[in-house]
Order: sequence, then C-alpha cells, then structure tokens
Amino acid sequence: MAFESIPGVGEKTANALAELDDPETALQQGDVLTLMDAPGISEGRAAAIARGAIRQRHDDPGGLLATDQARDLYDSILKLLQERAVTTYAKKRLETLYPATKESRIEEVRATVEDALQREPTPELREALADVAPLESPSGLRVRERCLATTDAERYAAAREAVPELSAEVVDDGHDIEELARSYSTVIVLDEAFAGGDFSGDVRVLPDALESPADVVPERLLAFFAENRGTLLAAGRVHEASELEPPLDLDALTESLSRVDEDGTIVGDEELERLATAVDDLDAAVGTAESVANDHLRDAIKERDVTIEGQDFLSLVEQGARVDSLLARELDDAFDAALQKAHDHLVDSLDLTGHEAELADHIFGGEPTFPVSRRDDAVSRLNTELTTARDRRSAELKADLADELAAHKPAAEELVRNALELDVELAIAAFARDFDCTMPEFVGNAVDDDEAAGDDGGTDDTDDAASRPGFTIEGGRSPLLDVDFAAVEPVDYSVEGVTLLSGVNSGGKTSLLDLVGLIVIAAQMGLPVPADHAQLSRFSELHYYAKSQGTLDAGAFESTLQDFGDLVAGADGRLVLVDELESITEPGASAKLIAGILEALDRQQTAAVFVSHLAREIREAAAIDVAVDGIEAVGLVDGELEVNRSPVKDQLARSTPELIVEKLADDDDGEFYESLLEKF
Ligand SMILES: Nc1ncnc2c1ncn2[C@@H]1O[C@H](COP(=O)(O)OP(=O)(O)OP(=O)(O)O)[C@@H](O)[C@H]1O
Repeated sequence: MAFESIPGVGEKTANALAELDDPETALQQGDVLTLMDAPGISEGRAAAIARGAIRQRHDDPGGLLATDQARDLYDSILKLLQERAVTTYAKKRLETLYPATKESRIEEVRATVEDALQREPTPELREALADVAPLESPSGLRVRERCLATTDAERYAAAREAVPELSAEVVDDGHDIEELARSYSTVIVLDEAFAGGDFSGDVRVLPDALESPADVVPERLLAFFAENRGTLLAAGRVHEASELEPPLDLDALTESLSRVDEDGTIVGDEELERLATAVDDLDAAVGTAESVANDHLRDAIKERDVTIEGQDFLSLVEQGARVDSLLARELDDAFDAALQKAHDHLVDSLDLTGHEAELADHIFGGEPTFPVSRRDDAVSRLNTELTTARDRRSAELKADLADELAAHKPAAEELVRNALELDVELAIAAFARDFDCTMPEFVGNAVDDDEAAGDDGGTDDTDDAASRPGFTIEGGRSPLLDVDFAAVEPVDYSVEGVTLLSGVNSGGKTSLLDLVGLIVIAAQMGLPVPADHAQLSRFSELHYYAKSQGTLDAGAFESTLQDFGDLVAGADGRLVLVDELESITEPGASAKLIAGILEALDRQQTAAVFVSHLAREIREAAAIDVAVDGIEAVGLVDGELEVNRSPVKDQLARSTPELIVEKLADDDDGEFYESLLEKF
C-alpha cells in the first residue's frame, strides 16, 4: 500500500507506518491504538492518519466543514463526546469520527452507533475503564544470568539486535565458553560447531535461537504481562461489568498473572521462594549457627571442672599452648553437640533439603576448636548449589509461564482493545442519553455519490431526488446553549432551499443556526442528533458565517464579499448558514448585497438560512420571491419578551420595537403611538 497516497501522510510518516507489523489492517480499521506504535507517531497524529485512511477508503473528499465557524461547531461536538470518554485512547479514537460526505462512511459509523446505543455506561464500567490503557511494550529489560556466545562477528551483531536483553559475547573456542559458564548460569552457544561439546556448567548449543528470541528470553513476555498487568486486569473487569464476551478465560489469565510480579519475577512458587531465601540468608544463617555452636560450647566449658593429670600437663607445657587434644578428649561430646546444633540451625533456618543439608554438614567440622568457625570453602559450595538450583528453578518456571502466557497474548490484546473500543461506544451512548438524541434520517440527494443508495432506511437517497436540499428538525435542543440542557426549549424548524430567518432580539436565531449546524455535522459524522426527529439531505459543504462584531473596514468588507463570491460559484449540495450579515456595512447596502447573494444561491441546489433583521428590505430588493420565516414574541411579560423559539414558516416576525410600540398604543389613548405603529 502506498501510504503517501493517504491524505496528510508524507514520506517520514509513511516510513514510520511501514515499521508496523500490519499497517494496512490498522489503517483499514482506523486502529489508532496500533498506529500509535509506529515510531514518532503521537496519539493525535495517529488519529489524523486514521481519518485520512478512512477518507481514502471511502473515496470521501471530506471538506464538509468549510468555514471556521463550522469547524468550531465540530470541535464542540467532539468535546461533548470526549468529555464522556474515560480513556485517552477513546478520546483520540473519537477524533476518527469526522463529518463525511460519502454515504458509505456515514453508514459504516451508523452501524457501530446502533450497537453503541444499546450500551449502558454504568459507574462500575467507568471505574474499571479508568485503569485501562493501550498495552505497553517493555523496554530496557536486562537479563544477567544468561548470555549468548558465538565465534562469528555477523552472528554476534544479529544476536545483539534480536536479543538486546542478553549479553552477547564473541568467543574463540570451547575454553572461552567454559570461562563464560563460570560467570553466567546459562550460556547459549549460537554455533552448530559446538554441538555435542562436553562443557561443565549449563551450556546449550542452540543454532536457531535467534529465530525465536522469546524462547531464549522468556522474561520478555513475562515483562510484557507484568508491565500491563493493571490494564489487563482492568480490561477483564470491564468485560465482567458489561455484556462483552471476553476473548479468553479471565480466571485463567488472572491466575497466570498472579504468578509474576511487577518486575517480571516469578512469585508464588514455594520451592523457588525457599531457594531464593536460602541464597539471601545463607551468610547470616552461618553466622548465627556459629554463635549457636559457640554459646553451647562456652556453656559446656564453663560447667566443666577439668582435671589434668601431671603427665598431660607436662606434655601440654612441652607442646606450647595447644589445647586441641585436651579439648578433644575432655569436650568431645560437647563439641559434637555444638556442631550438631550449628548444623541443625542451618538446615532449619534455611530449610535445606537432602544434598544441601549434606553440604551444610561440611561447614562446621574437623578438629575441635573454640571458638568454632565456619569453613569458607564449604559455605561457598553450598552457596553455588543453592544459587544454581534457584536459577534453574526460576528459568523452568519462567519458560513454563511464558509458554502459557504466549498462548494468552493475542486474546489479551483483544481484551484490551475491546475494552478501549467499548469506551468509545459508551461515550457515544452517554452523549445520546444526556442530550435525548435520535438517529437522523437522510433524504433527498444533495450530494452526488457514484454509489447506489442503501435500502435500509438510513441514508435513503432515492426518495425524493428532485426536491431541493434541506432539513427538518422536530424537538431539537442544542447542548451548546448557555442554559442548562433541561431548560432548553425544543425547537421545530424545516427549510428547503433558500430562506431568510427574521425574529425578535434574543429570540434564539443564532442558537437555532448553531443547532442546525450541529445536527448536520453530527448526522454526517454518523452520530445520533439532539432532536426528537431529524431529516436532512447529505450536504457537500457547510458554510457557517457568524455575526460580524461590527461594521467592517473597506479591506475586510472586500474580502468578505469575495468569500461570498466564491460561495455562490461553488458546487451543489451545500448548506449555507449566515448570521446577520447586514452588520458588516450600512443597512441599505446590506439589504441589496444579501438579496443578490440569495438570488445566486437560489439558482443552485443549495440550502441556506440567512438570519437578518432586514428581512423586509431584502425581500423588496430581491428579484425572486424569498421565503421568510419568523421567530415571534408571543407577548411582553414584565418587560421581558415571551418567545416562541420555533420559527413560524412564511412569516416575517415583528421586531422588538414594533412589539413595544404596539403595547404602548394599546395602553394609551393618544394618537402618537398609533401613528408610530403605522410606520411599521
Ligand atoms: N431553545 C432555547 N431554549 C432556551 N433558551 C434559549 C433557546 N434559544 C435561545 N435561548 C436563550 O436566548 C438567548 C439568546 O439567544 P440568541 O443569541 O440565539 O438570540 P438571537 O435571536 O440570535 O438574538 P439577537 O437578535 O440579539 O442576535 C440565548 O443566550 C439563550 O439563553
């Protein structure tokens, strides 16, 4: 696959992607998690690449968000979704949802959303998800008790590359290998030539070792599971707390994980623990055993009255200070008992067995002496015996556990992936619940797709191909208003083609444009929308222009006009939302400009809503019959306008001043207010 053909992927990124095991599948599935594994690819970048790949797969030109205001609305929707996701992964994954213009992409997301809407985001699930993160590959692992050896420089380089966890050594001959075996518990020789060699120590000739590094370093897999233990267990809890079917036996995984600690060390094996403790405690135990023996001997000597015959005394004097023979004779039993006590202490405290106990026997012995002292060579022999046994036991257990975990690995990866993907679905489900959403219905044929229209009622393009693009919203409630969502009044609004929207001040015109834009963007992302019912065309571009902050200077005015020049020259199937364009210049000129833009848009297959306080003037200036809808005040209550937030079709709303003059005219018998009212 030519990665550089993906929108937004340059040579450097393409090279990074090529380093993944299976980048094609990751790109095809929009799998941000795997894409993030490519060197130098951040989560945000991975999401952008995934989006590009999705667009490419659907041959989707994208580009629905044609103005900054439209992009801001998209960002707001994304934020509402991301706030409802627990994991960073899901927050990034949600960014792969973009407003598409191709039916196939919208349908693809809608199919996932249908499932998502069945999900229930419970507190237990959110709690478990908090501990789930993408799996990490441990780095910097070093295994010190094993080494690789070869006579070949190339193989040496390959060994360093394939198994960085072990030391690799270049050797000349068997003698060098013997030397290594003295420093390492195990030496793995990579050269066939040494097969059948007679080495002392644990020397294994494994010419194929580099082909399956995991067998040579089972620690690699153990470290993977050890490092990801928290995530794996949490992903297991996510499955238990939801209706997700786990891809492996969770009890078996938990049991396997309980046998390795965070450092990748085997735990829970009594024999290994016995040997490890014995190695660690050997010195201290020998010291204590010495004291035990000496205490016993000291007490025995103190209690003893020694009678020395003259002859013995003479020979003692003649032989200098040697008392060994005397000790041997007089304290033979006590000496034996002291040694026995020392030995028993060693065997008991270190829990030594069979051959180890025999070796311990040699630590205290020989000619009677006081104080009793250890024989260092015997201590060293016991130490070697225990260390070798410990390492052998550990290596066996690691290999066994690694075998077991290797079988779990693909399913464990799926377990975590499922949990993370569930978080994405739960965020969508929470969005739908929090804002009382329903799935929108696509009608008409605003965008020309080459594809055949689907017949599942989702994006039914065959319905009304001749009709003009537009939308119908029933009971729409914007989650972006500055009031609590519960206090948002539902709005009904329907537009086909080009229309003006008039209305009282603060009647909710801007909020309505936001709602329309939001519903269109969310719908084309494949998401449910905050309305009781929504029907819309699939638009090619959304041009949303916010209200200008004041009259523009000549330069800004010129460039705004150029924007509209481009707009009216654009393709069919667009939705244009414009808020009070009149504020950019003086009212008389504005009305003429807007009238001209509306005429041009009316000639195209475009839907447009222009909010304006100059609806009457625009209509008068326009050569076509421009539709005008109105958000009306139903009355004035305590100086406050009471507003019907749903625009009335084909009705020019009376302005706030007109309403107030009318009220004064009603309240007052004078002619002044009546005459004012006639001016409207
Ligand atoms: N559907 C709604 N439900 C509840 N409150 C709303 C709704 N729509 C608008 N409002 C409230 O009315 C306020 C004014 O709305 P908005 O700015 O959309 O009015 P406008 O008609 O564009 O005003 P102006 O003519 O002054 O530009 C909002 O800030 C919001 O508090």
